[in-house]
Amino acid sequence: MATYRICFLPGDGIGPEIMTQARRVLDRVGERFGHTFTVTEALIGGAAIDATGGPLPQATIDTCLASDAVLLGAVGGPRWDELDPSIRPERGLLGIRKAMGLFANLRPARLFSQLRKACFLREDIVERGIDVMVVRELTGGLYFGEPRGIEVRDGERVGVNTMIYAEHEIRRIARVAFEAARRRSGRVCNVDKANVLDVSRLWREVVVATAADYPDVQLSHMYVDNAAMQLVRDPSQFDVIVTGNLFGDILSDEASIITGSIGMLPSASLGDGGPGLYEPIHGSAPDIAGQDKANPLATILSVAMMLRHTLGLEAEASAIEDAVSGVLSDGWRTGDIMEPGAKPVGCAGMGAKVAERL
Ligand SMILES: NC(=O)c1ccc[n+]([C@@H]2O[C@H](COP(=O)([O-])OP(=O)(O)OC[C@H]3O[C@@H](n4cnc5c(N)ncnc54)[C@H](O)[C@@H]3O)[C@@H](O)[C@H]2O)c1
Ligand SMILES: CC(C)[C@H](C(=O)O)[C@@H](O)C(=O)O
Ligand SMILES: [Mg+2]
Repeated sequence: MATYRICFLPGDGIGPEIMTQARRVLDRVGERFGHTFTVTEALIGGAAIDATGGPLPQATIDTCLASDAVLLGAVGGPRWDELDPSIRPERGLLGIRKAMGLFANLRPARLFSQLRKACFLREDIVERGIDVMVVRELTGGLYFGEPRGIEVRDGERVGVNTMIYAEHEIRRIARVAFEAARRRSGRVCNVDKANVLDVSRLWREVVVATAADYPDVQLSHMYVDNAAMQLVRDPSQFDVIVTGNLFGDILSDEASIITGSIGMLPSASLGDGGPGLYEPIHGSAPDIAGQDKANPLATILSVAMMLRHTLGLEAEASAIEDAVSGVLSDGWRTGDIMEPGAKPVGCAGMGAKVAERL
């Protein structure tokens, strides 16, 4: 019997809808296991811009840092697309990751066996199983490197971003990947572009040096273009993928679709202790926002990751995952994972089914 402080950041688009369902599931877990989850909501993204003029109010950072864990819906949308990038909703998300020191982003892409038909890959490939953990560096690389901006050179405008990684940033994300591999099947594939980029050459060198501390883990390397292709050719060859910020962003969206839908993929963003931030990997899905069509399972599975990784509540996390699995076995499907003969359900209905199962 314990009390946990959770900060909810609903954000924009489908964010508030999926977070309502996450809340329902969290409350049900509390009832069943005798915990109290004290939820405080804070503003981020477009919702924060509308209310305060900026995407990440100081009050939000303070609330997150004072919580045991943070759950985020999604940020962004066409309403704010014309804004300068430095004050867009997405900057709020990057800002909170940086402010909380969340350098490690774990994105597990696992195909629920009930969703085999929702996976577009050949049956014999699906049979081999899909269970990949993308470990994405989250507070460095091209997203944060300086200099950046649009400037005038030789009489015309040039856009500039800088991909930069320091050795300590590479070492610490490599360690997270090797540790994750130890808890899984013991293989890490490092994904970079060392044939072209100097930053990747250093990245690979540091990953190899760090591997010396993990002789029990098998390390391989792949260029990112090949990795993008291999991920859909035969995902069973991968266990843990470790990669930089931009490559990880792209590869995890790709990994999500081989598990049926981007609406299924949760994530954990972790630092050196302190509260973790948990979120679905998808965005605010403006095309379906406010229509009760969004799949809330990625967010609900993010709640499970939050309970497991930050709060140490393993039985509670497994109970959520089992409930999701049970609802899928019962045939309930949101539109993104629909298949012939399945029972259609909306965002709220899916949340209710999972809570009932719990
Ligand atoms: N973590 C985040 O907050 C995050 C992540 C990605 C994109 N974004 C932002 O979201 C906005 C929209 O971006 P986008 O369209 O490129 O990506 P998106 O992930 O929002 O949507 C891509 C496609 O996937 C579908 N989709 C996404 N989540 C779904 C769910 N839970 N259930 C069913 N279908 C789902 C959408 O309907 C859309 O067709 C942009 O402003 C972008 O910057 C935010
Ligand atoms: C919205 C954007 C800043 C974000 C990212 O690129 O990290 C998103 O795509 C994600 O995957 O969480
Ligand atoms: Mg992304």
